[in-house]
Amino acid sequence: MSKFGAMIMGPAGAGKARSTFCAALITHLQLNRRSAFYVNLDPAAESFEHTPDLDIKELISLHDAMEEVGLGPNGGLIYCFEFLMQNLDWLTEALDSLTEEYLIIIDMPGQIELYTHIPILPTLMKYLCQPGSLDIHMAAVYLLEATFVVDRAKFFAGTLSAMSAMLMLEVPHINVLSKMDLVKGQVKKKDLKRFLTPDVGLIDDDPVERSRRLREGGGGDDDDDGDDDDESKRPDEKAQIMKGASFRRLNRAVAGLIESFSMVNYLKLDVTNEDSVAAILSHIDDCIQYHEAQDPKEPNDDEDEDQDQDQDGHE
Ligand SMILES: Nc1nc2c(ncn2[C@@H]2O[C@H](COP(=O)(O)OP(=O)(O)OP(=O)(O)O)[C@@H](O)[C@H]2O)c(=O)[nH]1
Ligand SMILES: [Mg+2]
Repeated sequence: MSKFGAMIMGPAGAGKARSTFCAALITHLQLNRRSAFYVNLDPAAESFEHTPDLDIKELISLHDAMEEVGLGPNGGLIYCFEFLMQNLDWLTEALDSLTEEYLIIIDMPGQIELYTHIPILPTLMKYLCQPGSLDIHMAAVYLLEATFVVDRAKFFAGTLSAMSAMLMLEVPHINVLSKMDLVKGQVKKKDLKRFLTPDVGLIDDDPVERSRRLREGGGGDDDDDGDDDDESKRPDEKAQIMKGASFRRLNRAVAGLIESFSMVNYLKLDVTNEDSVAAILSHIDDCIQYHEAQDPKEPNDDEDEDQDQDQDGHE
């Protein structure tokens, strides 16, 4: 029997969990009479809009890890994941009996160490996907806050972390720009579109950078060599300008790398707009081939549904 799931990842506060993407996705699935199985793997998460069907805190909580092993919050989180890896039966027991109708939604914590520094996530993902074991068709969904677009260097740093997760996990991957409501009115629609398929041009014509360079006396052009012939500048001012130039070169190199891989595209998420949630679900369904595995519905099923809807007074 096939199983289907999505792992929801991304930096802290990206809007993965509580009031936000996981919650909106589950609500949307329920409204569309689909089954969700919600797994919380954040050992520090306390409150939820939808109660998880499986919660890592039943196995180990961050509080226990910190108290018993004497670790801080980040070390405690890594300890919780190492503990999970030694107790994977706990996951298997809960997930093994799920049918192909379910979408298993796995909410992850936001600590960046999990996605970059340690190999726990690839091992966990392999365990979930392994044929002959749980054999779940998994997608990775990586959320980045849309407010990152206001600072292009930050946006590319975030995009690099998304790409690193994508290369590390080796499963179908969807990148999402979350909290779109926060940039409405701040960034023009046309400009926002450019961030959905990021390229190095975004660094070259960054309006914030341009005005900063004008303030520094660099003329606002693209002269990025850090040479400053202005003898009137103090050494500390010159050093500052050199640092800025190196930073810009680094950002351009990172952006160029991302562009040359041309693997990172974003979908927009506005959780207050159901169409936006539906569009992301449809991408998840497509890349894990959810619909191909579903039993065709009996014609009567739909008639029954229509009658129910008429009785409820809906169209
Ligand atoms: N305006 C706005 N705020 C949002 C949105 N999504 C999340 N937030 C807020 O952002 C904060 C973080 O949301 P969470 O869902 O807890 O984020 P998370 O990614 O699970 O964060 P961690 O668990 O810390 O990794 C909360 O205060 C949310 O209310 C959104 O779409 N729009
Ligand atoms: Mg969370």
